[in-house]
Amino acid sequence: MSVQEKIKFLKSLQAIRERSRKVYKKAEKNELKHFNLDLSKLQDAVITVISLIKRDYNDISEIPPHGRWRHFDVGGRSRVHVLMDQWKQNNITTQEITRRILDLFVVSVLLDAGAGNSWSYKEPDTGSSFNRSEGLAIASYDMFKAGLFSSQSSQPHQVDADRLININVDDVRKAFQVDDNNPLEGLEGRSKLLSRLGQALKNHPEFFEGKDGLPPRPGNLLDYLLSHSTTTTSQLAVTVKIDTLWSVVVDGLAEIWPPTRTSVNGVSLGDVWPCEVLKSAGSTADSTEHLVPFHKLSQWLTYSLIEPMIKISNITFEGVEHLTGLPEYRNADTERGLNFHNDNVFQKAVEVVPMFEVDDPVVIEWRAMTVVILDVIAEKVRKELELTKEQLNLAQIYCQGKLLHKIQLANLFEESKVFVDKPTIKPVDEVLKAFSALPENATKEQLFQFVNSNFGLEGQELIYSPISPFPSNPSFLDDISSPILLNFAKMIHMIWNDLSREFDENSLPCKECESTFIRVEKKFIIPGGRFRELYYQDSYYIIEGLLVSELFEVAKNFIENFLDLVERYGFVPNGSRIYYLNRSQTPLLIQMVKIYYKATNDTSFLERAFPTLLKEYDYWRVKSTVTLTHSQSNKRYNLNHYTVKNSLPRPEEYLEDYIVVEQNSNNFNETQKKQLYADISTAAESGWDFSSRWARNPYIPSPSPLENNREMLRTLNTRNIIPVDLNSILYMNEITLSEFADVLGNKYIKQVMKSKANQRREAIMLFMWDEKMNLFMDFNLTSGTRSEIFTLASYFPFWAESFTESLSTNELLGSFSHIKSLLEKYPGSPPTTLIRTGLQWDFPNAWPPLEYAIIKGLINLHTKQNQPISDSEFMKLAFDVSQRFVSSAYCTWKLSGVIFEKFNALDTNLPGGAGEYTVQTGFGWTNGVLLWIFSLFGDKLQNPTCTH
Ligand SMILES: OC[C@H]1O[C@H](O[C@H]2O[C@H](CO)[C@@H](O)[C@H](O)[C@H]2O)[C@H](O)[C@@H](O)[C@@H]1O
Repeated sequence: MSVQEKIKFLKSLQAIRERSRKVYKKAEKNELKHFNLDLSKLQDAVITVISLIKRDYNDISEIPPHGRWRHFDVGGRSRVHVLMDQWKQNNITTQEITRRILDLFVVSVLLDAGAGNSWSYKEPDTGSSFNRSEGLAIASYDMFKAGLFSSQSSQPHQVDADRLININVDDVRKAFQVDDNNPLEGLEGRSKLLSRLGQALKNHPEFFEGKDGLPPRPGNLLDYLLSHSTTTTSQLAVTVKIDTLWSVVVDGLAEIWPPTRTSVNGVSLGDVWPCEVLKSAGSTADSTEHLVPFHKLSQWLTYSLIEPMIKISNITFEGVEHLTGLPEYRNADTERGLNFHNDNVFQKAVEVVPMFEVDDPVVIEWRAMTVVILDVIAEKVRKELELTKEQLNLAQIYCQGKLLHKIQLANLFEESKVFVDKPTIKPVDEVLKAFSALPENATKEQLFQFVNSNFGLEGQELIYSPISPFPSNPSFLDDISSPILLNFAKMIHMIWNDLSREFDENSLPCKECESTFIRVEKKFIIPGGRFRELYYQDSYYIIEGLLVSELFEVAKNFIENFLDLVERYGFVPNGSRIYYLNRSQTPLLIQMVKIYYKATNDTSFLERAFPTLLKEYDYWRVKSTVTLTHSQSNKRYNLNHYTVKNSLPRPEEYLEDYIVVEQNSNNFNETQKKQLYADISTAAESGWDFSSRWARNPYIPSPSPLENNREMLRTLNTRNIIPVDLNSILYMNEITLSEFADVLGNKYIKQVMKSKANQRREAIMLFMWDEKMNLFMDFNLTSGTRSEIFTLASYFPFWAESFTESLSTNELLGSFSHIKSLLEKYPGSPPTTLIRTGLQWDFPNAWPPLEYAIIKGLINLHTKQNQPISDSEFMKLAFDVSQRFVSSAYCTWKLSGVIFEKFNALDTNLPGGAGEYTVQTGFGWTNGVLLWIFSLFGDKLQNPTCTH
């Protein structure tokens, strides 16, 4: 290669990746001077990125491009659009608008060097102050708007060479509001840079020349690109090669940069640095093989220029993928599990960052590794997010789009879930073709016919899977003294067989036939009825029962399925159907492993599960953390809320959601509709779908006691509630992870989790304990106060333990006095709330998991108090709640022959009701909680007393 060719290569985009990869190759062989490569946390980084994407965007295509534009939008003002609208009104052509925006972006990017900590800019139009990059952006925007970069009084909105050359330090000082109290780092440097830009524009007429004798402008690069020989124009688009733009940036603006230390043959190369480990044995003084180019600022500028050309002039850029992630070492986030490390360097970096000069060999290796690691992460993220064509087709049928919309609005079946649980009986492509052949205004009959000829039976892809061996006489039965209850308990124990399922490969008539079921490898237990797949929160209570039934292997396989889901998706979906993939549910996986481990002492299972549990923990941390500042101490605390990104009806309740959101007299605008869809799905994520607990107005009456209360649903505010049960469970998860880490000898995680638990405990006490009510309450972000509605969620902190130390016995008894009164007032189990709304997680419904939480909390208090069983008020109450629950389950079963999912507090003979679907039978969590109660109180439980 000639010297000229070497220089050309080192200035090229292609060289950045190529050389950085060479450094990475050395790292893979552990041959770097300053770092070791450790990829053990790579997957964590990938999951963190995916969680952030899912948290902030509905779709990957919504992620805005990297570039300067975002800085101009700070404070929610679209400043670029303000200018463009003004120009459009004055009939300025699209090309000229693009030139002007390019002018602005070029100067603004160049002025964006570190401003220091003391400087800020007060925007005259809004009175808001901004610092750092945003402040510099707004200051340069105002300069541009005021015509300070233009030499033409007739056209102030431009940047031209004649004016730039004459800009002096006072111009910049004034425009940037700099004075002794508001010092800006590098003030003089900035004004010189602008002058050098003016000179560069003049030196390169090939890129920037103005027409008709007008001075050169940065924006004229648009004309250069459009007329370049490599640019192609079709009817649809103008396509510019990225290398063409790159040469404008790198060659056209070369002289604006101060000469760098790295030069070849007297040519200064810019952001290019020597890296010792790339030197070969035979290297000579003029070798260039060890030079690593980064060109960070040029890439930042290029990213920034592409965006307006795409958006305003509809230009397509070919080869954008050759640009890299920006090689700054701060892009390698050490806390999230950076993949290469050197403890000494990190110590140095954390304590004294400025000790590293930009040419420090540590920084050069670090930046090169950053370029490649970002690529590695990006590829993995893309793979995990990328939907195959088949998946996209499947989503079109079952998750969103015209087909789903038409079928669900036609109301063909008794409820929306039936359709989305029907597998196709033809290849998915054919189903879509058959649908497009239907007339636009297809009748209900035609749609029904279409479904019948293309889809099978709901749940057809799953089969019964009997459990073998099945213990016929688990030991808990020995302790049950009431003969009636003994028979009842035996019957419940046997139901596990009826609820056991697996995926059947051969259930569908063709290889390309598909269903919404997310395949899991092992057997699983379903709740029952319409819930024919795995459900996240239900499974915890089911596992409690399986363990009592001594079905340890079944419990283990069941948990393995959940671990696999976390491996695959980074989280546990609400249920194992693709339409549940946009949300999770109450995070009880860590507790499932805890009770399994407690029952079996299976340490090797714990070892296998532990990293996956950390991943799941991290999913919640990243996705749903909210930081609250305590008004008195000004201290900041992290708590969590449920939150789902969604702007469409839930496929399994499509018609219901559609009616709530679209068919009402509220005249919701598009944004309000989207918000409501998100709050609806968020309520489903909470497991309390639906409840007055999440409503802005919890007292809207239902049209009839059994009807879904749509008016109340229209006031959902779910994402703004910090739920006390969720935070109690996360607290338990932190404690449990710390205990697991202890068992596995991981001191670091043991400590980290302990301290996270401590801070959450403090936050729950501060924000949720209500002295007046003597209860832990949800915290409402909208009002900034605790919720005032009584719900059984208040008892989860007692399940989570450890709050006892902060509360007096009187306070604890005060909390549970509410439960005592409910038992006195109603014949059945304590109801979910005291408001009758027509929603299923409200009065008078009594749900098994909530009764479990009360009993568990009381037993914990009893154990902590260390009293003999007969003396404990808490234990007595735990027994009473247990007896009530057993009575309701028994009495309803006696009358109907089935086990229900929820019960009626007003009548032990009645199941629960209301809500958007009819009460279901089976039922997983009822059986689980019943068996668990039998194992605790079998010898004391009395024959049930039924209401009539
Ligand atoms: O189809 C409506 C909703 O059904 C599920 O929620 C209800 O059943 C679950 C399974 O027993 C239970 O975990 C949840 O607490 C119930 O409210 C489902 O989880 C929802 O996502 C779904 O939209």
